[in-house]
Amino acid sequence: MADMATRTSPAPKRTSSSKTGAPAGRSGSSAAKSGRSGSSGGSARTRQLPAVEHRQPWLLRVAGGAWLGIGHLVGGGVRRIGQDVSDLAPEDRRDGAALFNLALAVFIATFAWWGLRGWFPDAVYAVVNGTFGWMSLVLPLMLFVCACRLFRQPVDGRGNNRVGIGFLIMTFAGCGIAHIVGGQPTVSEGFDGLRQAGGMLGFLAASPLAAIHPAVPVVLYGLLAFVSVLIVTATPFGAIPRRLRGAYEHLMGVDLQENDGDAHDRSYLDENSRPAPKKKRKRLFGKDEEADPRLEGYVGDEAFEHAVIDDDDPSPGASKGTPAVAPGVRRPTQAEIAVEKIKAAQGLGTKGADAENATEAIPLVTPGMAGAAAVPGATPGAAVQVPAKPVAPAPLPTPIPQRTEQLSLAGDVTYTLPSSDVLTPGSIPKERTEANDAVVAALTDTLQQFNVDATVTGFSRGPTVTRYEIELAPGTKVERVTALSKNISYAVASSDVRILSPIPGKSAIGIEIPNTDRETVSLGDVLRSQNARRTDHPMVMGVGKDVEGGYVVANLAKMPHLLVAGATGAGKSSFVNSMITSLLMRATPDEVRMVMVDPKRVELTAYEGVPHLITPIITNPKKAAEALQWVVREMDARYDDLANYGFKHVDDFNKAVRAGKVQPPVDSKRVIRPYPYLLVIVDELADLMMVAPRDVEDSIVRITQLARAAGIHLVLATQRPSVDVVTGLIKANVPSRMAFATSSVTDSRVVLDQPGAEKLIGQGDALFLPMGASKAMRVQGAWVTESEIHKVVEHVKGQLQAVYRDDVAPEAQKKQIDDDIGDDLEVLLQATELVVTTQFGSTSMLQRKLRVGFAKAGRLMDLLESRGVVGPSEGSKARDVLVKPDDLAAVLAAMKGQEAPATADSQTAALSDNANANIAQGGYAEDLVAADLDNRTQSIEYYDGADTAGDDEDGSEDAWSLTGR
Ligand SMILES: Nc1ncnc2c1ncn2[C@@H]1O[C@H](COP(=O)(O)OP(=O)(O)OP(=O)(O)O)[C@@H](O)[C@H]1O
Repeated sequence: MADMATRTSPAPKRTSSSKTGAPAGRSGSSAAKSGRSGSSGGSARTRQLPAVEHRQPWLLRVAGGAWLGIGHLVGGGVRRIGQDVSDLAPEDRRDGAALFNLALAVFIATFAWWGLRGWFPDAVYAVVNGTFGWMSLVLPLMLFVCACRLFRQPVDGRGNNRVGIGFLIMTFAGCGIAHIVGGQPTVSEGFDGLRQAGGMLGFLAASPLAAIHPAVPVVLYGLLAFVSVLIVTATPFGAIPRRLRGAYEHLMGVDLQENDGDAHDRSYLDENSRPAPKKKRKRLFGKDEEADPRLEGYVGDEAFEHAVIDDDDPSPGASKGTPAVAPGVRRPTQAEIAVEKIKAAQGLGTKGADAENATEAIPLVTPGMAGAAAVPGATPGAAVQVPAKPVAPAPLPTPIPQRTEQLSLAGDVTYTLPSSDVLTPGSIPKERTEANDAVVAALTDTLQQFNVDATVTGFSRGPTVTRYEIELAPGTKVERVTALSKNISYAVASSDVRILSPIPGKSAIGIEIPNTDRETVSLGDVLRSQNARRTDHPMVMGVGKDVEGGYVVANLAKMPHLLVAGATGAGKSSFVNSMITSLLMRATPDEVRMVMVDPKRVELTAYEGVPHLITPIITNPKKAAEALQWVVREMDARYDDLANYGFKHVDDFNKAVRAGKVQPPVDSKRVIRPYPYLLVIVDELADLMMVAPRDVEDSIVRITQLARAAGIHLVLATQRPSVDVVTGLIKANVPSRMAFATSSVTDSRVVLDQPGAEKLIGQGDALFLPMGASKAMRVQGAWVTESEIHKVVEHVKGQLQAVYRDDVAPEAQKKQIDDDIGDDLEVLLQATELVVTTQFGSTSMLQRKLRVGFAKAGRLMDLLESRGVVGPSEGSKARDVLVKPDDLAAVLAAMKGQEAPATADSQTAALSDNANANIAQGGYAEDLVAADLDNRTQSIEYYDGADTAGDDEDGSEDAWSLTGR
């Protein structure tokens, strides 16, 4: 157990400057000035470490080296067993201490277990046995466990301490019990007597209590021993049955849940009845309705409900916004800041595995620090030269608890959600690195240089950025700091500095500066966080991590529609992937169905065939527009049901259906089933808006205005957040926004109605503005790898086949040429072309240009009016032309009864289709595209000479960019 209960951070490292005695750099001046705190006697400069380090005798060094060498050898072997933790960074290893525990375990075992004799073993045995009595038999085991932990998880300081403390308590309690059971020997019986019971420790622990009654220590220490087992195994009291069950399953190799026939039925009843606060039940079915437990869960919309599921457990220290420095604690002097910085650099701390509640800003001075101003080598320059501490591998995560109910699907199918281990844990989040300390020094320097009376009081390190907190002295204006934004950027060598004034909920200015050592946020960790576990709502997704290091999860049903925007490469598709994977991890196809629109054709293909899809992934923008119209129809159908049966929300309806309270009309054969949530994901809205802007906008607006109650939710992603794509109407109806880095402040305003997104640093760095929030929250998006997605998709597809509806995006049917056109198609096409290109709807012009009689020209004009090309007759005036030259090709195709290849985009898509097919056949895609482009140019020339050049340019660009992707 040596070393287990005390150490939480790696051994202090010598800074490179301390070896060389390097002078303090730019920031060193602050430390030099800080000598004014002076209480510890002298400035930091005078206390620098001597340039020549003190060397130990060679024999000791050889012995130490040999010991460590053996430690690394054994440690390497131990780490290779079982899960792969062999990639520990050298400075994270604690093989020397681990080997010591192991050696001690073996040594004690040799005489306690195997009876080795000799003067030395006998002497040690007498001491160990005399101290711990019978517990000396268990000691080797405990030491062995400690050694293994230290070999395998040296960076899990918190876990190691827990195990160490647990074993200490266990030893103490065990000795106490052994003392009573062993007949309560007295000291007068000497060590020989004590050894036959609980040893000296047992005597000290139990004899005072035994004076009351011998049962007292037995009961008390029995309980303590039980508690120590819980501590060692990290088992919360409530989790004991689950742990026992898990252990049994593991040992016996069985799955109790599978064998539990009852669980199935029970779970079906329990479906959706999460423990909800008991509130007065809403009356759904009139006065004489019977209380139905399955209806208890629904409480309708809640006051102040919001999309983000956050930590509503106000446990001390767990809350966000805890002051960086406790009230009453004086603010640190510059010297103290420098000293703390050096200390941190010498022993960089990492968060333990359970970092999710550690959202406090790190105070830069603690009460105990006062007066500790001078530490050898205490120069900021020294601090920043310490080599970076590499990210340590995360300890194994606690699995996401499987939902307690078996998931029963319509048709009596049992569906198992993917297991949590398909999503791998991410790296252990760092709480503080030397990069942070260097920034603190730079900020402090900048404030001093400009004579601003303000102090950097702490910081919260997130995965992408760290928010440094600055407190102003009374009488100092906030503007004095905000005006320094450019100087701060210069000092920290980053153009992406964002100033928050104030930090919401705090009297402090926040300065967000990108970490030079960013950390990836794994989706698995987000979904395993307490926030995600708090609910099993199927629409909950892992969003990422905020600046304070807290996990952000959100309920898509509460958003209720989301706009995701950002420049190319900013992280939109990764976010969409995390969102879909979250849903696949947590929801059955009966709970959530999806429509995926992927005009880019590559982003969502991994999900093809998952049973949650209602239609194959739609890649053709025109079909996508049709699918949106289907969604509107579906929404209307749901609304009809809600209205007919008297419900306000589909959740109510579903609960009533499950309770058998909703019956179809007597003469109807309809089987009423609960409606799943329907999530419509559009990965590039711009492509849809190019094809049919009005139709798409109409559908989106209608869906977004009404669909919440119908359980239909939209996620619209775009890399072109311009006003012609994200129109005012769409924006007004999509209340939640996720803005990744945008290329301009204008784009940021389009997405968020405020600047900020242009300052983001890309690759998943985002501002999340859920519905109702006044300030955007900065998050680093969750990351899910392709192989994880693949595993999840494979699992899901293995559970159930996708059953597609064929009415969502129907195959285009060949239209017949309308009867009323008859044999006049050719001349009608010419007339259309003429009218549209000239934008002049005159019958006499048709007569002249087409050389037809008055009657025929009049008939042609009537046909044009019936097809919406021209407006109604206005006496002798020319008619209004309603079709723009751009849309001519589409109109002509429609008249010919063809699928309209009218717009540049749909032509491009077709080209890309051909190109892909050609690639598959080993042909030359680019030649084909070029050839097709030529054809297209000609055909456009044929229709509209004037506009050809412009159209061609656009079309060419799109075509090349599509095939280039
Ligand atoms: N949350 C994240 N964590 C880590 N890296 C990320 C994250 N999100 C994105 N990235 C990085 O950024 C790259 C681009 O991301 P992504 O493809 O999602 O961008 P995009 O906005 O969809 O771009 P485009 O619009 O061109 O498709 C990814 O390949 C990945 O390397």
